[in-house]
Amino acid sequence: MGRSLCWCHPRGLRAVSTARWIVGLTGGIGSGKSAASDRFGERGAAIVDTDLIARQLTAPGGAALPAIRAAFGDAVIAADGALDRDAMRALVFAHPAERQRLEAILHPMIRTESDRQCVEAETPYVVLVVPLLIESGTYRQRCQRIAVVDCEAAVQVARVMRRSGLPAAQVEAIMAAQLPRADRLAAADDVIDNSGDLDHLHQQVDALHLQYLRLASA
Ligand SMILES: CC(C)(COP(=O)(O)OP(=O)(O)OC[C@H]1O[C@@H](n2cnc3c(N)ncnc32)[C@H](O)[C@@H]1O)[C@@H](O)C(=O)NCCC(=O)NCCS
Ligand SMILES: Nc1ncnc2c1ncn2[C@@H]1O[C@H](COP(=O)(O)OP(=O)(O)OP(=O)(O)O)[C@@H](O)[C@H]1O
Repeated sequence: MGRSLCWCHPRGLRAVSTARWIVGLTGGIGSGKSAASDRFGERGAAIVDTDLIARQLTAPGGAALPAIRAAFGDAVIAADGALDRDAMRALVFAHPAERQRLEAILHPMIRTESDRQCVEAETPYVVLVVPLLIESGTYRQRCQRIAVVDCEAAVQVARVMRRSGLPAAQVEAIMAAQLPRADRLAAADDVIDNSGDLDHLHQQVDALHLQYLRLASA
């Protein structure tokens, strides 16, 4: 990990990381990425969340909206000017080519913004939350470590249905667009088992946090 001294920072002399130590956190839909990253955040890690960045890019006035409107038309824009997420979800998880079209617009913007946030973070390590981390070579290359949040598919479906009110078939269509569980687990340095309650999840995150502090300072 490269470190350099910045002599001209407005707040004076301070150490700046030029290549921050990054844990890539991934998992299928509803596996518990946000629950796990919230806990890493409470322990003091900086969280860079690509789902959140994607939402900001497609909120009213978001930087991705002109390109999305040009590519997909007004039918995917809601009355408040934001992306109509229900319409887009129904479209892209039924039609892989449409999903690729959306990803071609959003992914480069998400990558640029997540890079910026990783560089700006001032914590010993960063948790970079990316649902499609294993699928994407560029995100994998950025990460010193890969942590996978994992639970049975049936638990994922039940939790997303409870949280978002989506029908099981739509959750399953989203899961079909993601890597199979076994492939994700095979790529993991660390597996966070989220089949139990939140206490069980938090205990595992707390142990990993101590491990990542040690690794990042080594
Ligand atoms: C299709 C959209 C509008 C649906 O919005 P919705 O509010 O229902 O979902 P949200 O953005 O909260 O994502 C929830 C989960 O869906 C899954 N998911 C989202 N995008 C994708 C995708 N392109 N491929 C596979 N799974 C995806 C992930 O598990 C993610 O955590 C939205 O997911 C989207 O803009 N996707 C494209 C951007 C993208 O690829 N994001 C992933 C982060 S890089
Ligand atoms: N251990 C748990 N016990 C009970 N509910 C949980 C547990 N972990 C997460 N949940 C709930 O399950 C839902 C999905 O969890 P979360 O949002 O953390 O997953 P995610 O992987 O970030 O989801 P997405 O892929 O949709 O972004 C949420 O409503 C969350 O509160």
